[in-house]
Amino acid sequence: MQITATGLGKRFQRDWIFRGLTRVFRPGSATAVLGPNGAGKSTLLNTFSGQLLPTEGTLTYSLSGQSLAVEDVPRHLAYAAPYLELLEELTLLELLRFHTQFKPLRPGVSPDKLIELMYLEKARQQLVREFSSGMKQRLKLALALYADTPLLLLDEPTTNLDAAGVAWYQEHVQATRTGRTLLLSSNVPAEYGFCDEQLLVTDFQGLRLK
Ligand SMILES: Nc1ncnc2c1ncn2[C@@H]1O[C@H](COP(=O)(O)OP(=O)(O)OP(=O)(O)O)[C@@H](O)[C@H]1O
Repeated sequence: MQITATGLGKRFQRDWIFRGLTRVFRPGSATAVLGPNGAGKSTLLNTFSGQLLPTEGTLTYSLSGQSLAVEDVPRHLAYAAPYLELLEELTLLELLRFHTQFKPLRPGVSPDKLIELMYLEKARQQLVREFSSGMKQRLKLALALYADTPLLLLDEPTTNLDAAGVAWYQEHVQATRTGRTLLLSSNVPAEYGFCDEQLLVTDFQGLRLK
C-alpha cells in the first residue's frame, strides 16, 4: 500500500502532537517511527490507521495503483500494539479461528501452522487470559505479521518479550515484511534496526505552537 501524507498535523485540545508531515510511504518500505515517551509515535500510527482523524493536512492511500478510501483501510491493515486487547476468554485455537475469519492469514498459513510458528503448541487449548505477558505479545505479533495485509503497523513490538522472544520477532518480521508497507514505533534499536527509513516525530514539532 502506498500512503502519502501531505502537511499532516494532529492536535489534542490545544496541543499539537505533530505538524507539517509530508512524506510518501511505499510498498516494501519499513519506517521506524522514533521519539521519546509521549512524543506522539502511537498518535501518528493511529492517524495512519484511520482510527484518528488528522487535524490538518491529508493522508491518501492507494493499493496497486487504485486509490483507497480511509474507511477501507482497516480491512487492509494489521496492527499490533500493547494497548490493543486480545479476546482472552477464548482458548488459543478458538481465538485464532475466530480472529482469522475477519483478518485472514497469508496463503499457506493455517491457525495450526501459526501455533507451530509461535512455538505455542502446548498452549493450544489454554485460555488466552492464562497466558504470560510474553506469550500474549507473541500472539499479537504473530496475528499481525502473518495477516494477509499490505499495511503493517507495529507499536513497540518487543514489549514484554525476553531475549528469545526478541529473536523470534526479528526472524518473523523479516519473513513477513516483503512487499508490505511497514511503520514501526519504537525506542529500542533491536526492534527497528532492520528498517530502511526513519521518521523522528520530534522533527515535526517545530510548529507545535499553541
Ligand atoms: N486521546 C487523547 N487525548 C488527548 N491527548 C492524548 C490522547 N492520546 C494521546 N495524547 C497525548 O499525546 C501525546 C503523545 O502520546 P503518544 O501516546 O502518541 O506518544 P508516544 O510517543 O507513543 O509515547 P510512548 O513512547 O510513551 O508510548 C501525549 O502527551 C499524550 O498524553
